[in-house]
Amino acid sequence: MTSTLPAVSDAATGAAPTTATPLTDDQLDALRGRLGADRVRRGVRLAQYTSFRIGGPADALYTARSADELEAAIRAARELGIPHFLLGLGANILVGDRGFRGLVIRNAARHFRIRPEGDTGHLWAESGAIMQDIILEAVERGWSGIEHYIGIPSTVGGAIWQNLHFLSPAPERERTMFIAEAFESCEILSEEGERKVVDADYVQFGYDDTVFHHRRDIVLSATFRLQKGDPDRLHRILHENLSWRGARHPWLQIHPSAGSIFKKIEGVGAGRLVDQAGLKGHRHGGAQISPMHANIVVNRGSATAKDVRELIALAQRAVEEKFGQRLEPEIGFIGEF
Ligand SMILES: NC(=O)C1=CN([C@@H]2O[C@H](COP(=O)(O)OP(=O)(O)OC[C@H]3O[C@@H](n4cnc5c(N)ncnc54)[C@H](OP(=O)(O)O)[C@@H]3O)[C@@H](O)[C@H]2O)C=CC1
Ligand SMILES: C=C(O[C@H]1[C@H](O)[C@@H](CO)O[C@H](OP(=O)(O)OP(=O)(O)OC[C@H]2O[C@@H](n3ccc(=O)[nH]c3=O)[C@H](O)[C@@H]2O)[C@@H]1NC(C)=O)C(=O)O
Repeated sequence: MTSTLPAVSDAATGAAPTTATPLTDDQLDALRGRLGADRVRRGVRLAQYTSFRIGGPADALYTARSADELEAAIRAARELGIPHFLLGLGANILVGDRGFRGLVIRNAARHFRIRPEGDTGHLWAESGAIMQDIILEAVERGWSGIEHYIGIPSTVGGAIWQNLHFLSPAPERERTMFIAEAFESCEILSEEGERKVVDADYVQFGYDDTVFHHRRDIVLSATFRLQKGDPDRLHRILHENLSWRGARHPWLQIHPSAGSIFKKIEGVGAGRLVDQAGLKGHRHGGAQISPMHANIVVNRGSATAKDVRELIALAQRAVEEKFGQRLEPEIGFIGEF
């Protein structure tokens, strides 16, 4: 199926207005003075850094390779008054075709280590560490607590920001497990510019929600509390969870996406509503409602951000007309569309 549609308004999907001011040469020079002349790159296409493989150029891009570099970059942008965006694995965002006006800070601060203390393992990781990397290392060393989240693309920072979750182990799968359950503390750069360690009370973990949705704090690193686990059981959970996802969700390597496109509707299922509206497999330009899961929009190779936004609006309209339910996008809309 294909469709042709007029452009949607920003109000339809919650995307930011498209009137930002480009970075000036003086601002670029100032950033280079603070972060290194060869470290701040101009006009880098963001598609390569998102799981959707969509997105225009950033005026400037800086890759932070440690928590200290991340702190320095955020401080520089704040002090110079330059609009900035912190990019994790780009797994939960749609970047506009015209890219981002300002500085994109790509979080590649990936150091981590595990400190054993009796039957407890304290896993400390910088916020750009990739969840899959720390999960595999923990399992390899017989530590349990984060194995449930295998297969979900995310940095540690993104995982805390959203309170990463997945179903409890098979066969019961009786409840949703949250990264909050393994969380010990995290170090942040606060909105006010203070670097400090905070606990779970500060983070206020909810469903798809933490304090970081409401305050401009940045997670620099996090510590998770792990327990000794039976290696065979840990490996079984990895295999079962990867199989569960593989059977239900399109594979990112083949069909790039940003995971669920609409927020959960408790007891109903956003995916079910889009499915029952008859849109499974529906194509709009290079974007498609996945034939495997109707709450996932996939890039069939040539999708633009415009295609995706129009498809989102089409699904919202169809579900509203048929079921009277308003679907809210789960993903963030970044930059100019
Ligand atoms: N359950 C699933 O199957 C899937 C889940 N996901 C979710 O998507 C997210 C992907 O993470 P990732 O690719 O790393 O993030 P992204 O690069 O997609 O960034 C998403 C948001 O995370 C926030 N963020 C990222 N890093 C930090 C940090 N260090 N400190 C504070 N906020 C941060 C930013 O919020 P802000 O702009 O407010 O600063 C940003 O807008 C995870 O939360 C994951 O749970 C994604 C795909 C599938
Ligand atoms: C993929 C993501 O998270 C996933 C997470 O991996 C899994 C496992 O915990 O549970 C949620 O999926 P989900 O498939 O249960 O969510 P929905 O899209 O709301 O679907 C609910 C239900 O609708 C039904 N459904 C789904 C798709 C479809 O095409 N047809 C259909 O009938 C299924 O029975 C499904 O179980 C998360 N999605 C949301 C929106 O909460 C993500 O956040 O990007």
